[in-house]
Amino acid sequence: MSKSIKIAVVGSGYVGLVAAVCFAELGHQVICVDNDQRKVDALRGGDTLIHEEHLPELLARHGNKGVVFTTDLAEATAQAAAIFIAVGTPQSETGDADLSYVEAVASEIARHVDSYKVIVEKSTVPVYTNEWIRRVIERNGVSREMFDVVSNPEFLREGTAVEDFLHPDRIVVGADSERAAKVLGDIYSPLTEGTYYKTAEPIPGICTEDAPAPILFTSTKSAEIIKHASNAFLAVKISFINAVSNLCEAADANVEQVSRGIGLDSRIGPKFLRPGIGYGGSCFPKDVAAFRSVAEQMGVDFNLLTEVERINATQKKRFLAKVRSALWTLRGKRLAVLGLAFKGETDDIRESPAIDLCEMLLGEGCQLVAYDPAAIERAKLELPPSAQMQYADSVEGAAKDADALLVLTDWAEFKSIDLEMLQRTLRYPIVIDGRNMFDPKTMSEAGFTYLSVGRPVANPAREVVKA
Ligand SMILES: NC(=O)c1ccc[n+]([C@@H]2O[C@H](COP(=O)([O-])OP(=O)(O)OC[C@H]3O[C@@H](n4cnc5c(N)ncnc54)[C@H](O)[C@@H]3O)[C@@H](O)[C@H]2O)c1
Ligand SMILES: O=c1ccn([C@@H]2O[C@H](COP(=O)(O)OP(=O)(O)O[C@H]3O[C@H](CO)[C@@H](O)[C@H](O)[C@H]3O)[C@@H](O)[C@H]2O)c(=O)[nH]1
Repeated sequence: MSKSIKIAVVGSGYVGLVAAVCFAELGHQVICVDNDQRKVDALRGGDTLIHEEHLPELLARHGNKGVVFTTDLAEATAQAAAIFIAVGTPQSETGDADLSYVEAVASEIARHVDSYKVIVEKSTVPVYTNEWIRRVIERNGVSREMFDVVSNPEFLREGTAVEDFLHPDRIVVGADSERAAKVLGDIYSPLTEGTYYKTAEPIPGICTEDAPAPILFTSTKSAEIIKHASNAFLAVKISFINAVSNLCEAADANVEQVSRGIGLDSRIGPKFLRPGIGYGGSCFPKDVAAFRSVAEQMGVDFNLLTEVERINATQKKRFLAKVRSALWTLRGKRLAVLGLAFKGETDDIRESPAIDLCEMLLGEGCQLVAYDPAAIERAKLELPPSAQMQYADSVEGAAKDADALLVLTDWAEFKSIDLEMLQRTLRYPIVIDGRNMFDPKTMSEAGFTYLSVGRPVANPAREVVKA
């Protein structure tokens, strides 16, 4: 039987909220703290505020019971054995991570430490941050034996966050003290011993069968670097396949076949080899920049990351050029835009390449009518509705009388778009797909001029290897 531990989670954004309800799911008592009263009120009322699969069910299951929501960090600190910091670490103007939210939380925690606490840094932070948190807490008068600081980076993806948290590829705990490492080991023991998978009341749609999750204990500095290096490596993989897709376009080869062919090598693996319009989101762009900046500050040459960023920016420009090549001139063209979120199955538009492309197209004088299954309300804050920027509540509404249709986000539902409806609705049957959602042969047979990423326009894709 696993031990129930009192946990505070500071921050109720994507990571904080998912961690809070999942810790409750693992049997712990959780206090989730946010300094935004509006968020706390919404969460108490059962509103997750974000579009994330399984989160509403988990909030309904544990909200106001296993997880209580509050703005009172003092009380949460007093009650909890472990306090997880999960506030934002956005990119500053210089590319560094802005750690001011982390520092503010650490100082406030320090003012309320009255017994031994494990302070767990879950936000993504550069190496040495744990050491700074320790110093800040000591400077606020807390003696060294009253606390430990641990790094426990989070690897969940938006859209599959709950599943990722409960079925992690690995759990990383960077702890320089055995006492603190033991507390983290106990917190995650339902996953690392696999007891959760045997006893859980199933969440519909989430598997309850799994092997115990591996847990890796490291130094705090190694854990901090593991998080940045993981995201940077994935960004390298995406930029690599984007560069390869450009070569495929030049050589009239098919990047999907190439991707499959290289991904079957178990040393490379098939994931994160989908070309597109460049990576976005609240993590990769800022974490690659922060990692590059840390390396620079430490005098380490990591120009590879500068090149990754350059390729990523180029990928959007190449897509814009593709739109131009299909339409000749852009000014005055009415374009249907499918997808505004930075990827499918989320309403998050932070650093969304789709939003960047809309801005570029508006700058070229296009008129846009956009549809996204979940991100429209958020998008309206970035791209306010106007005569030039309109929003539709369906694919059909966006496509009506448009000169072409652009696919900018890989929402699964776009795969089953009714092509006959599109033919009837669009002014010209032109589809420019930044996410390779459709089969070029099917599109060509359905009478579309179809441009995608790294695949021949006319030649039907021939599978080299059958799955
Ligand atoms: N979003 C992801 O998928 C993801 C995945 C892994 C790691 N991360 C990392 O986790 C961290 C959090 O990311 P996020 O996307 O959840 O951020 P977010 O911006 O969605 O949420 C941060 C929350 O912290 C709250 N907050 C800020 N200052 C506070 C304070 N002083 N006291 C209490 N609450 C405070 C904010 O109100 C907000 O609700 C970042 O470092 C991010 O890089 C994010
Ligand atoms: O083959 C691929 C895979 C992804 N992407 C793009 O890459 C971006 C990031 O995608 P993804 O990694 O799925 O989303 P995030 O939710 O941002 O998750 C990443 O960032 C999180 C925050 O650090 C980490 O926890 C996760 O492990 C890491 O995958 C998106 O724009 C995707 O469209 C591609 O272009 N091609």
